Amino acid sequence: MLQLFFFYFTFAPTKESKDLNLIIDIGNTKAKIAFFDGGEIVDVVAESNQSLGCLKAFCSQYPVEQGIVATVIDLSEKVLADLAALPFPLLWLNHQTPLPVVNLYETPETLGYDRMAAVVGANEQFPHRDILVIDAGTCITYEFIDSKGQYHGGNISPGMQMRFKALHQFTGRLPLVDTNGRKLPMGRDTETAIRAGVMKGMEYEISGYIESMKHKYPELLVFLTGGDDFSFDSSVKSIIFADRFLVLKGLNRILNYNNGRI
Ligand SMILES: Nc1ncnc2c1ncn2[C@@H]1O[C@H](COP(=O)(O)OP(=O)(O)O)[C@@H](O)[C@H]1O
Ligand SMILES: CC(C)(COP(=O)(O)O)[C@@H](O)C(=O)NCCC(=O)O
Ligand SMILES: [K+]
Repeated sequence: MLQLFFFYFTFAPTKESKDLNLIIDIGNTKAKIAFFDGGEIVDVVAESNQSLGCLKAFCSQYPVEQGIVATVIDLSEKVLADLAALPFPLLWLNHQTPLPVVNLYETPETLGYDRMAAVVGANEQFPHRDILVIDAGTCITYEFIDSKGQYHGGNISPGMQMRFKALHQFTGRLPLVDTNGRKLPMGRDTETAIRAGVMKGMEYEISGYIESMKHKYPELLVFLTGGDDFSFDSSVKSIIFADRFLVLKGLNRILNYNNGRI
């Protein structure tokens, strides 16, 4: 079983004198807010993407030098005002932001910034490798970056909660099921049929991408990030790096890459 646990932690900054980077990743389900000291994550929290409620209190705990915001949703006036009031420079990631990788997406202006950040985070860890990055959040996104640091694009499919909700919403008889409960390889009642259908479907989808990309790029590495948990066969599991913080790490790298340009 490969499990990605959703735990968030706190530990003291290593060097008290050094100011930190504030990293904000606003997704369709959750906002993730983190502090980085150099390349190291110091503290991270998941917040409502509608309010970023803890932002001010969280920021008052650390000396912050600069920040970056990447959002895939439109923000409320309140959140925009709270961000504008932060007492340090803030880089808003957009399609014109200089990046440490080459972006071959044909419509960079419509690309989700979380997707680009995940790729930048993976490429930082293995700059000369072909990498498939899978982000299982509200949606599941599949990204490919090659060993020359060129991002080729990728695919978007529905995430786990979206699949459960869709089966309920677009039918007359299917209940809203979630991941908690009896898990069978093949369902024996409506509930187990839906649970296995959604969860096995995602696992087969992810495994299928890995196998077909691995066929084309034999040296392929795979990163898995995002909020959802999965289990895989050991053959697939052995080549997956699970990194809960890949998007945040990528945003931190983009911020450092643009140091002085904000
Ligand atoms: N605090 C949490 N505890 C457990 N699971 C969570 C938590 N927050 C999010 N998740 C799970 O992660 C998914 C969203 O993850 P995330 O990667 O943050 O999405 P997004 O980037 O689209 O906002 C949800 O579908 C949910 O299943
Ligand atoms: C695909 C996404 C909805 C994924 O969002 P998430 O699951 O991380 O909340 C987001 O990256 C997005 O809105 N992208 C815009 C379309 C594109 O990337 O081409
Ligand atoms: K995603």
